[in-house]
Amino acid sequence: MSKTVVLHNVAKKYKMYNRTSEKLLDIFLPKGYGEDFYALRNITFEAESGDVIGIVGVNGSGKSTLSNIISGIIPPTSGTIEINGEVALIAISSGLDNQLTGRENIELKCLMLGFNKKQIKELEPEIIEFAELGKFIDQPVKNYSSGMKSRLGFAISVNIDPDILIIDEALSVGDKIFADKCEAKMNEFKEKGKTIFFISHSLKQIKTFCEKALWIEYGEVRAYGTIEEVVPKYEKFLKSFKAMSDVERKEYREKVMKKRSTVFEPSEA
Ligand SMILES: Nc1ncnc2c1ncn2[C@@H]1O[C@H](COP(=O)(O)OP(=O)(O)OP(=O)(O)O)[C@@H](O)[C@H]1O
Repeated sequence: MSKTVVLHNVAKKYKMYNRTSEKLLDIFLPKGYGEDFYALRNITFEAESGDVIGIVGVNGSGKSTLSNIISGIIPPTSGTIEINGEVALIAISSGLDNQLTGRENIELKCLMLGFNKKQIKELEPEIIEFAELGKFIDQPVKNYSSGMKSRLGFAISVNIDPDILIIDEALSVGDKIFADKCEAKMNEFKEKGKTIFFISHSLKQIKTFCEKALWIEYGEVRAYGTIEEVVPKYEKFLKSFKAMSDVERKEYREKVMKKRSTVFEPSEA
């Protein structure tokens, strides 16, 4: 087994502004302006080839930020990232140009990845067949439903054969038939020794597809291990979170918000 993704003390910091004018102050004042907010901090973990890792965590915990950092879409503020292989991200909201047709999107994505025209012509029918969009393949993507967009994104990403595949909520909008087909494709990937990250709010899907789980809790790794180790702990947390009164939940959120806004020194973990 070889390491495909290695993150060490990764943090992503954003500035929070109350008004647009504060953004200008941040640019012009020597010490900057605005409150710091850590979307992620102290993220340290490793993934190997053949790993299928479910990323879990409540809304706003940092799952999408992490998938964007692993895909290279956004840079981290600090920390180190080692990626060994080609990464493909499948997310509902990213990667497709709404003005172009499905077929044009396939061609554009392949061109951006360095495929030549001949290779694209060979790949195109496979992608179109997997996406099952029928005549819609020549319609602009803006006319697609969210499930259709997800199918196209999935079809392109799996057929270009990446080494590391990140699926961010993309299956949540698909139907059962497509989810089954994606599961088969993911198993094929797993057998080929690729690494898959799977983000979903459905613990049922996480348990079906994944062998490992990474629990991100308000920007930090709360647990990383096998599904059997991590998911019961996360379920227990969800239960206690749901059982909180409105006041308790507000206090909890404020405590977390304060923690995520404080200046932070990465641990030497
Ligand atoms: N560009 C940005 N500027 C400021 N804050 C941001 C930015 N992007 C994300 N955040 C904040 O970072 C935190 C993590 O967001 P992220 O989208 O990664 O969470 P998530 O776990 O994917 O949430 P969900 O389950 O709701 O999709 C959130 O509090 C979000 O508001």
